Amino acid sequence: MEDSAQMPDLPPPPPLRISPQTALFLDFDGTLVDIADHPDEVVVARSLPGLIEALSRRLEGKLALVSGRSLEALEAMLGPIDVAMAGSHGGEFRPAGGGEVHPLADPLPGAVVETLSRFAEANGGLLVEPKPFSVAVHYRRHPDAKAGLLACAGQVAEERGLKMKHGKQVVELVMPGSDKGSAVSRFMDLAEFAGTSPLFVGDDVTDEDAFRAVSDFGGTGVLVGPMRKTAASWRLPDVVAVHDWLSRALAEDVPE
Ligand SMILES: O=P(O)(O)OC[C@H]1O[C@H](O[C@H]2O[C@H](CO)[C@@H](O)[C@H](O)[C@H]2O)[C@H](O)[C@@H](O)[C@@H]1O
Repeated sequence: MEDSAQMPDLPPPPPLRISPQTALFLDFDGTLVDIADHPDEVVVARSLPGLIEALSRRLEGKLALVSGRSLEALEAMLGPIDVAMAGSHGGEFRPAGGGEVHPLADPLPGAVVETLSRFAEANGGLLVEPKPFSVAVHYRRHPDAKAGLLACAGQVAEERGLKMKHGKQVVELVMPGSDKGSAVSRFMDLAEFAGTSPLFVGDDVTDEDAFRAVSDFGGTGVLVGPMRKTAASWRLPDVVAVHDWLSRALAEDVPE
């Protein structure tokens, strides 16, 4: 991995402008909520669901959450908010306006979860998080299991033709074709997103597919967290800075 100390830093993004050309894609963990030890322990700021909904309204629906979590988990965290969302790393997709959930991939075979669960159990009880179109195995509480987990998941991925993603202390297997870049492209096909210049805000390496996708549509990525090799062009240091940047857009955009 490249040494981030050698890398020139990225500037902060300019103020977010609410305009007919703005589309906004937001990652969840590490971007809108701080990373916690366990996926169920993240603290959702009381103001967050309202902030997301207000921005979506001002952007006339041109806002989507694009997460590695399942849509069900996102809704459990945020409550019943009416915004577009893609979950399971782009395996499932739901437009705003009470739209139905559309699968963008085939469901993950149950045998994959079983194999990884056996590994998890034999290695101190790693947390296994099955989702409709992917499965995550967390080693945050068992860092010594990382190498074995990567080997086991890599073998299953090869045998089954799955994609392996290595996020923050987590190894995930996803159905082929589902990544955050395809989720962004799927949203950009919708009439309300057409002709916009999309922004994607995310922290993890799994967000890099989305940074590349928005740039293909003439947009830009905002990396959240410390500097690293990235396809994003701007950087915000942390979750608090993301909330400030988003809130300022609402405060400065006073509808006539
Ligand atoms: O795409 P995201 O919305 O950023 O989701 C990525 C994964 O986030 C969750 O795991 C991560 O956050 C947990 C809570 O802070 C943390 O304990 C874990 O170590 C992180 O990897 C989620 O559990 C996964 O399903 C998502 O894919």
